[in-house]
Amino acid sequence: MSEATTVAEARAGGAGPSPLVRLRAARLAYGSRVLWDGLDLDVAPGEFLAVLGPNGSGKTSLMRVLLGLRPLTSGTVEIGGEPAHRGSRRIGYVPQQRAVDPTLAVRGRDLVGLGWDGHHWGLGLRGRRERRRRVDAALAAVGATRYANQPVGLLSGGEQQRLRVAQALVGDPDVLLCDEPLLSLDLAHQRVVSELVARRAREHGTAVLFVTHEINPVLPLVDRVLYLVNGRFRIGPPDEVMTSETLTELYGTPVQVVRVGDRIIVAGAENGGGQHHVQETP
Ligand SMILES: Nc1ncnc2c1ncn2[C@@H]1O[C@H](COP(=O)(O)OP(=O)(O)OP(=O)(O)O)[C@@H](O)[C@H]1O
Repeated sequence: MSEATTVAEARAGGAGPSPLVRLRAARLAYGSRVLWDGLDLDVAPGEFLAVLGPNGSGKTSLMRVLLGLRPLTSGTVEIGGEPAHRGSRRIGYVPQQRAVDPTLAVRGRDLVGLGWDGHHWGLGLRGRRERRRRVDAALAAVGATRYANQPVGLLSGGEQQRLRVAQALVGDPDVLLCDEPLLSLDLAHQRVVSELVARRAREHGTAVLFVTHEINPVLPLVDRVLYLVNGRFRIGPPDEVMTSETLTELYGTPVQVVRVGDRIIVAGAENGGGQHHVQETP
């Protein structure tokens, strides 16, 4: 069975494989502020899900729930059939980008190695060999081998971002969570990073949840979109969710989705739910 079939079956609710991420009747509230409620979501092996929405809609909070760092207010969350918990080896995480100190002397390969060390202890000779093999494989997978021995602080934003993805992938996770991995990358690097994550999903059956404000680089690659706005949400294929009708309903204010060539522009969303989340054509 091909992975494409797997994702399609799972989406259709057919007899596909068990989902790697499962939320049921999930509610998250901070005091009286409800971020989302009644969220039912299955993410299948190999599926690429974009998580979209304006600032403050609860995208990072969703990542934290999946990482077991924040309990749901009610409902259930499972990763690979088990309740979400801290330190799960099944999850790789690319956190929201922090500026790297340009004087940081750590080499790229050491940064990636930290992703392995976080889950593995007792490095004997065999362990060290295995670590090196895994780090080399992760570096190669993101095309970062060439600059793996250079200090991270001297690398470009795009090169650093590839290393972050490699760090998340080095433990060969079943689920990859990426929080704004395209931040401050130029369009070409946004495409490169999006494509390498999509390839990972396709070739390794990794379930990907990808939070982004930059929707155009990922739209052709994603299977489904989870769009969060002010306590409401929609889940579906991009063609269903990214329409003027659906977003107007979600934002509760007129929103226009305009297609310009292979890009889409969302106009009007800033009035209804915080910052406009789609970059216009540069
Ligand atoms: N521990 C907390 N206690 C109270 N409120 C919180 C807490 N953590 C987050 N929030 C609030 O919940 C809302 C959602 O935050 P979150 O970071 O999940 O949004 P987001 O969609 O990722 O936003 P952005 O696009 O700006 O990164 C915000 O208004 C935030 O202030």
